[in-house]
Amino acid sequence: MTPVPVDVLIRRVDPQVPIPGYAHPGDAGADLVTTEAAELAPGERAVLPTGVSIALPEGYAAFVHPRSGLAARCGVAMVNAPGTIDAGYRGEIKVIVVNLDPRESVRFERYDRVAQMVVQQVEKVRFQEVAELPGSARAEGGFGSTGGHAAVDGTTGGNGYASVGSDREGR
Ligand SMILES: O=c1ccn([C@H]2C[C@H](O)[C@@H](COP(=O)(O)OP(=O)(O)OP(=O)(O)O)O2)c(=O)[nH]1
Ligand SMILES: [Mg+2]
Repeated sequence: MTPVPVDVLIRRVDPQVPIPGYAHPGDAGADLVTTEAAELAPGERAVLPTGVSIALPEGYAAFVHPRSGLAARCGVAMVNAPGTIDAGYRGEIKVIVVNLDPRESVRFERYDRVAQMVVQQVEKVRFQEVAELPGSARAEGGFGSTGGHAAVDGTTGGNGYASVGSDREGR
């Protein structure tokens, strides 16, 4: 059964900007465009306006995610991915993009799609301070404690692990 969509109030800061839309019925993200053209040199970042502001219902937040196609084709990432849009935020939604390609510039034209916005329900928690936390299987293990992480310069990858830097040449 198709879930009933949640109504979200939207205001166009730019009167011509298209209302964010889902490309397909099952998509999680509604595409956002930039209302300003921009050219990013390798390593350069920019804060791009999307031309829209929204009023989310209490208990919801929107998360601005990168678009995979831009990442794969051009090396464009979002510096703060995912960007968090609070329910109370009424300002224009902006996207902080960075060109991670080491050689090529990337150019955005006005109304190019730059990111996608996923609206989700979020829990509000109360932090209850305790002297000791309950035990768990993971306990304090983190940051690669289960293995299988990438190898870096001067260390050996292998065993199907990813590797970076000079390690890659020898393989
Ligand atoms: O990619 C983003 C991230 C955030 N925002 C807007 C909506 C959000 O509600 C507000 C604040 O974002 P955040 O809490 O991530 O930034 P902060 O640096 O903690 O600022 P603040 O002190 O205003 O909370 O900025 C955007 O337009 N785009
Ligand atoms: Mg904040």
